[in-house]
Amino acid sequence: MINHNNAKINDIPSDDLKKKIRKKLIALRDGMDISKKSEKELNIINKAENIIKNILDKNSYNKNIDNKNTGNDTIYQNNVINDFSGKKYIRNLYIFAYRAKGNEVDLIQLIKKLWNKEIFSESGYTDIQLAFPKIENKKMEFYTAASEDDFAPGHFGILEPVIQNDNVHKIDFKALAADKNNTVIVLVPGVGFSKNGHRMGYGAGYYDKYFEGACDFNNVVLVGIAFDFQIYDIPYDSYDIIMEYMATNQV
Ligand SMILES: Nc1nc2c(c(=O)[nH]1)N(C=O)[C@@H](CNc1ccc(C(=O)N[C@@H](CCC(=O)O)C(=O)O)cc1)CN2
Ligand SMILES: Nc1ncnc2c1ncn2[C@@H]1O[C@H](COP(=O)(O)OP(=O)(O)OP(=O)(O)O)[C@@H](O)[C@H]1O
Repeated sequence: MINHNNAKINDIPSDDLKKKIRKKLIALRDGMDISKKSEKELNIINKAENIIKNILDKNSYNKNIDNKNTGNDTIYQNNVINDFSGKKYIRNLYIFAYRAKGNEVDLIQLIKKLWNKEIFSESGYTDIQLAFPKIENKKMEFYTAASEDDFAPGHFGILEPVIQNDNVHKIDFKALAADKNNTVIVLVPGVGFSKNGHRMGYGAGYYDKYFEGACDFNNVVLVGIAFDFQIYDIPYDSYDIIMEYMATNQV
């Protein structure tokens, strides 16, 4: 006989469980010790720089698709799961970043270094563009931005590129990714990540929708950005995007 009561207890819909965990993780983030925040961020930025270097050095744009993270490997402990191979024929590097909301990991020190061309200029890339999310008609788009002057507060109080500015151009992601001359490294914010690289956001599905199918592109690499306490046993759905790398302050 089927025990319906038991089935109910054991079969919490993933949506409800996700909501519960999302709330818990946002509370953890809001309650973090602010005096330690910038030190942790420096640590995470160092990790992110090393991951980007690793991607560039190992020419990930030509990597074998079999090496993509399928969501079954533990990636946050050592940051690197893939071995890359291939020959160098890269031209343009696009880094998709984000402007921090609330107590998210703030990447501004890394963003400034990239704008000032203080890093990766020797890597053989002729151009490095930074792009940032902007919510338009309930959809997320990415726009280039070249300095702090290119931003104004937008949806949810997050700084967004100002469309009228000369350096601000809308990204055609599918076209960008389809051109093998481009490498796209996406620094992905999150409320939480599983130890296998699954992402939980604010629940609107913006990143899932924008980067749906991105894993089919060899030259697009998703890098999750998180404080160590945001690595958590979260339930995930088939449409949740999977990170290939995680930059956390975990040693
Ligand atoms: N820094 C950053 N920028 C980003 C994202 C992100 O996660 N982080 N996004 C990723 O998708 C998009 C914005 N997505 C969002 C989706 C929903 C809510 C939202 O519902 N906010 C509520 C309550 C959130 C809370 O409890 O803190 C609010 O602001 O009132 C915010 C942002 C694009 N830009
Ligand atoms: N690729 C997709 N196409 C259509 N709908 C999707 C897609 N991915 C997610 N969704 C829908 O978006 C909703 C929110 O998904 P989820 O809870 O995973 O968001 P999230 O990743 O936490 O949010 P965000 O990306 O905005 O930070 C779900 O109800 C889901 O059905």
